[in-house]
Amino acid sequence: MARITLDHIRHAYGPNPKSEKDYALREVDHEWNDGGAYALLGPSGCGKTTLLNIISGLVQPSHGRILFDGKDVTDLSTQQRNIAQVFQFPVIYDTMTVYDNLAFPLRNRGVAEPEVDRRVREILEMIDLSGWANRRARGLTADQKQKISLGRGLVRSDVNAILFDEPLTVIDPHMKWVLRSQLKRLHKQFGFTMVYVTHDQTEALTFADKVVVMYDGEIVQIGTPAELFERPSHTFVGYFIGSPGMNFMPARVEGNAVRMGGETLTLDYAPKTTGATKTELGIRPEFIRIGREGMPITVIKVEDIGRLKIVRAQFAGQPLAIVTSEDAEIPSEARVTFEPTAIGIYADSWRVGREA
Ligand SMILES: Nc1ncnc2c1ncn2[C@@H]1O[C@H](COP(=O)(O)OP(=O)(O)OP(=O)(O)O)[C@@H](O)[C@H]1O
Repeated sequence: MARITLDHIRHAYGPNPKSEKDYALREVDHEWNDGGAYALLGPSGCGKTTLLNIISGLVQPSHGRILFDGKDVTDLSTQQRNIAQVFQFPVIYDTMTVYDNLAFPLRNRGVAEPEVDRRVREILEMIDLSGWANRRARGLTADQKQKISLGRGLVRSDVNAILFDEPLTVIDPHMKWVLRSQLKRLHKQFGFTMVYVTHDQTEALTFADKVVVMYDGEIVQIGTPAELFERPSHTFVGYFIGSPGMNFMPARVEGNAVRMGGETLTLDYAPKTTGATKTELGIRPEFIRIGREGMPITVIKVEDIGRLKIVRAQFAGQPLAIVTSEDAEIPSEARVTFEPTAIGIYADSWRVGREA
């Protein structure tokens, strides 16, 4: 397994990129730990697959270098990089048996038959296809074929990293959950470096130790699920993670005072917003208390979602979502308070710290 260094990577698909918008991937400069499980999360078109393909060697970056354990592999092919990849759709040999499909990557590298047999049987068990070992792959369902693809990605233990590009798209919802848990278990057991592309936050948050959130060709935050929830670095992370997403409201910051419409909040620090063209206050719906104390809101509607309620309201001329317990009382003249430690101030979309 390897530590992966992305050294000032940029990529444009067209020739002669002139401005930032010509780049599918803007500056990416990070180091990913050996044995880490990373999920690349972001909306369609944000550059996830481009970055994954740069790591695997399918795409040559326009600028920058990629290193495995400090060794420059930018000019090496996928095969030379010793990477296993699982794509969105099955990549298997229809005429081979399920067993031979799984054995193929091992036999290809000259692994001895007893070891091939041990690994293949282990993987067959994991993907729940032990009873199908001698069946030809042709005629299996799309779901079963994708499980074989997944198994082929996992069968070798000597790879530098395993890369997954939305591998569970064609798998039915229950099996998705099972396979995701197994991947996690396998990661714990063998310590593979894994990179997993998805646009599904549940998939990313349950699979990864570190989630890499991408937006518009950039990595906007790398963090544990808790860090992304509690301290989003960028407004996009706030919107994208959580349901409903974080509330953001235009705010005017003057020293410790934050003004939103006619309301003023006083923080215990002065946020560093000098020079910003847009400043916002961010607060997650889970950290707003509703009751008779605090700042007035107008309740628009209340959605019952089982053990919780989502209150949709208007606050200082802006929409505000609040999550409360199912039995919380919502007074007719409702007011809100914000949990002070959960408030974030954002300048031009980026979270800011205190004024020096
Ligand atoms: N081969 C290509 N040639 C030209 N432009 C491309 C190519 N592949 C991707 N792009 C563009 O690069 C940008 C990033 O695409 P990429 O596929 O990396 O995003 P993604 O986050 O993986 O999206 P998705 O979830 O839809 O796969 C998009 O604007 C896309 O249109």
